[in-house]
Amino acid sequence: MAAIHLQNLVKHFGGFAAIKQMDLEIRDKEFMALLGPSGCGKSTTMNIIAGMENPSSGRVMFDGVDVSQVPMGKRGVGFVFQNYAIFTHMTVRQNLAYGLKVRRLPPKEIEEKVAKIAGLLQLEPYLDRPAAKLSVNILQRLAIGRSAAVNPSIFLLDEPLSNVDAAFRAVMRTELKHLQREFGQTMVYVTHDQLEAMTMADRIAVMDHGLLQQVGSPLEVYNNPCNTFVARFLGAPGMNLIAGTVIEQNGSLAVDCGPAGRSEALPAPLAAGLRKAGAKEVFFGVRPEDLEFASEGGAGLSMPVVFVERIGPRAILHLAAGDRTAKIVSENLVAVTTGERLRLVPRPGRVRLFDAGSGRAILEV
Ligand SMILES: Nc1ncnc2c1ncn2[C@@H]1O[C@H](COP(=O)(O)OP(=O)(O)OP(=O)(O)O)[C@@H](O)[C@H]1O
Repeated sequence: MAAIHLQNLVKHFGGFAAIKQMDLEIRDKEFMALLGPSGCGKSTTMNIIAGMENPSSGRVMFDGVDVSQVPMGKRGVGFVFQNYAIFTHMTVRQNLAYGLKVRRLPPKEIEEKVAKIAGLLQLEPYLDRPAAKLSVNILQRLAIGRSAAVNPSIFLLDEPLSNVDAAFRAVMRTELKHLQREFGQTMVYVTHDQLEAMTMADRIAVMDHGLLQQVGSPLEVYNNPCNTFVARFLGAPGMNLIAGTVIEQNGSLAVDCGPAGRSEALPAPLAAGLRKAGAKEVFFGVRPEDLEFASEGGAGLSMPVVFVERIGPRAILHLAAGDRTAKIVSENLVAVTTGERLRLVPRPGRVRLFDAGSGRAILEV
């Protein structure tokens, strides 16, 4: 068992609050990604879990036991940093065996464990090479292997893939997930890359400015962001948020987005949520892949294309009407040209609304 509970965590550096308040439960054997922009407090949170930093207040619990005062070496956590920390004077095999030797495991067991981890991380061809001669990609794979070899029940990884190249990063995303399943560890993974978080994590904890914004499965946070920060931060491009005013329309509610047009009648549960919240000024939120072309004349947004960004067979259309902007992602937008005005409606069930003042999502009722 290795569940982690951060209780009312606060961390100040002098007068600066790097973590303003944080309460987070990470389940046993869970792959949790801490995701957020640079400076939001991800590494500080990680360092506190590892015991490298002490919280200013609050507690760190492992399986219900308070470890806040337990030194790093005694917490039984594995830690991999952005900059690989390996012994360059040793071979790959010696590096992988190092932690096991320190723990005085029998040589036969060490050999078996090294073989297993080398197999999982595809390090077999390099086993007898000096670490000093390895590429950056393989060095980072070795750093992960060395920490994983001792099979810590809690494995912390702080941006481990940020220095490796894009193709290798894609391979490592699959391998890390596989490694975690194989070893059954609780893994906490710090990243500012939403793709890494979305592809690997069981749940994502999204942070901004020292505060936890939302915790949920990748699809939960992607489909139902709790505020405009999460809506924009997840997705490439992020969710379209078009400023508008709530209006009565034929007994229902709609959103008037000024020069960008006006929405169709909102679905009843969302309209009920709006009435309950009493919000007037909102952001009309829809993911770029959820906007569809509509026939002329009906309700829907109407915006000209200002730029077409092609990425192989895929295209991102940039639209703008006055100060309102939106993007559409599609696989087959070959015929669309700059200047063309498009009429758009969201796919059924894909509209999200946010209060313009607080940025919070309007819940369906
Ligand atoms: N030892 C320290 N002393 C003073 N300020 C610090 C210290 N460590 C971190 N900070 C500040 O706390 C804030 C959070 O830092 P942290 O490294 O946790 O962010 P992060 O989300 O991991 O971002 P990054 O990916 O850039 O490291 C930043 O503003 C950082 O400058």
